[in-house]
Amino acid sequence: MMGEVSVCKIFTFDSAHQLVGHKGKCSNLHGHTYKLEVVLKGKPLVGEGHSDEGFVIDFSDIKATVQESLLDHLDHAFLAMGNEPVLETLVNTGSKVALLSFRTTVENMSAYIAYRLKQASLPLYSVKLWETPTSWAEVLAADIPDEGPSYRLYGGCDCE
Ligand SMILES: Nc1nc2c(c(=O)[nH]1)N=C([C@H](O)[C@H](O)COP(=O)(O)OP(=O)(O)OP(=O)(O)O)CN2
Ligand SMILES: [Zn+2]
Repeated sequence: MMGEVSVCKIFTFDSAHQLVGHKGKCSNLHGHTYKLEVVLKGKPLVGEGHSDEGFVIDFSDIKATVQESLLDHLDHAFLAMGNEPVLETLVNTGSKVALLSFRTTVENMSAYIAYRLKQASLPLYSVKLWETPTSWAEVLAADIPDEGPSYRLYGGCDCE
């Protein structure tokens, strides 16, 4: 739209996961330092003397919202679909688990993140999630259905 500007804030978080049934090495329990690019879009505020004049949104407000609505839950957690053999042990020994109930591919993770950030009322344009330095997935906010992402859910999410 005329006059709109995109702004981006970048985050990293560390998580473990296991793609049960994968034909290759990702069937093993392993971890990633994920890089998350959150792109917001809007018209910069016009308001003389306002703290946010010229901002689409203050970067520090983006940081606080993404931290609270997402990263506190995912960082240093085991990202679980629910079918991982190690899950019961992790839960019983008090390890941090984010029970997501979908297969934790980077495609599904990026759709989940976009949905959560839309729910947090950010003027989201897109998210790009880097799983490794050479592999990423991107989801546009406009492509997330109102009722949530189209991945298959295997149970309830512990994040609602
Ligand atoms: N389309 C997808 N393919 C793969 C996913 C995924 O989420 N979506 N995930 C994995 C593994 O979890 C893991 O990310 C390994 O990815 P890969 O790029 O193969 O990792 P490498 O370290 O081998 O990367 P190189 O840079 O090629 O060394 C697998 N596939
Ligand atoms: Zn992986």
